[in-house]
Amino acid sequence: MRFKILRKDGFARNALIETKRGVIHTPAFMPVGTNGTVKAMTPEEIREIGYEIILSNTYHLYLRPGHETVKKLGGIHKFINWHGPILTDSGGFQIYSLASLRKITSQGVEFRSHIDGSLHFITPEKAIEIQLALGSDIMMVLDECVPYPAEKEYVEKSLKLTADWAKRSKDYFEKHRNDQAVFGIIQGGIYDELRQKAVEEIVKTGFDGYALGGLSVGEPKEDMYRVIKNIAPLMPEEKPRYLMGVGDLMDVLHAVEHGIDMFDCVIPTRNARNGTLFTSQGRISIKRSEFKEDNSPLDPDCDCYTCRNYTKAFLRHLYMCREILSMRLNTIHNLYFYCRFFEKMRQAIADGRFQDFKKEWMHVLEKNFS
Ligand SMILES: CC(C)(C)OC(=O)NCc1c[nH]c2nc(N)[nH]c(=O)c12
Ligand SMILES: [Zn+2]
Repeated sequence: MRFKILRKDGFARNALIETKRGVIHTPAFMPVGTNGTVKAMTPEEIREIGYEIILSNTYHLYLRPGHETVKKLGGIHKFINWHGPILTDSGGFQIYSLASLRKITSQGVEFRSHIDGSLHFITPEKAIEIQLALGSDIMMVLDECVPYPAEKEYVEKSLKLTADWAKRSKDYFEKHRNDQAVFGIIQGGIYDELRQKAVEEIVKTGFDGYALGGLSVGEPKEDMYRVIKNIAPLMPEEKPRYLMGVGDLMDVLHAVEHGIDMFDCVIPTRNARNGTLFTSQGRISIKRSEFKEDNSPLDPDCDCYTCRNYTKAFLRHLYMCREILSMRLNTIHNLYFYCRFFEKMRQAIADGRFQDFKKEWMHVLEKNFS
């Protein structure tokens, strides 16, 4: 994997991540395709909207259909019919949030599947073995995603484990190295000095990119913003910086301003399915009765398939009927909105006017159209 910085505007930067399956223009957003699908979308639609990389989850694919099965069937790209870059998350977060967690030992994590209750044990090595079998382009080490709130001493102990696991994940990868990339994950809760130590530890092991984990887990916004502001610039400048699980476009603006390159979040897809749509006039809840006879497009400034062909009244009708088409049309629009936002943000950085872009969008994004 190669990472080339094209333009800087303060700490914000445009860059290219070159993988064997294609180039990613950063700052980049990765739609979440947990079970190998970005819910309600075909891979062609995702590509057509303009996305270059999607995220999938090791935890889910390991449990179902199984990483050996995916490998036997030709690997994840063939299996899900997405031939661009795929980043797989290691399961660190999913095990804590989905599985009925049994216990964390220094060896690894024992847990019961949220699907059938079967017992599993994942080690840092196993997490990489699974991702190697899947054939993802960017792999994540196994980390302990520290919940919020967490006492400082708990976080400190957890950091030692996460640093040890990062080393074990990397050592295992070095023994089975191929052209896949592997990213380290920096935890440390809301404690800046612990985060700083984590950066030093993880960078010492050495990775193709570095992620900030354990944020947007319920901590106050100002803590998340402070950690991003203080820690992102300490992460190696010449490698991709990935803020996991984020996010809300106001948070994205703050993170890009401090040098973050990659994002993943379920907001555009999950909110679409719940009828919350992002428009240039602010957020819209399509189920509101005021749209019952509204013959106007969802967003007059949007030229996505949904906005070109349907009215708010019909989108509301589909939502009220819980029609499958409602999920599809809403998802198309929200993903299109996110993709255009990132395109405009990259253009603003290229033109050296990121601060103007941020100011211009901050008041749009905090506005609720209704
Ligand atoms: C609650 C939400 C999902 C919004 O954010 C987070 O949990 N953010 C943290 C996060 C997301 N994905 C991760 N993967 C891994 N390996 N580790 C992590 O800490 C995280
Ligand atoms: Zn649209």
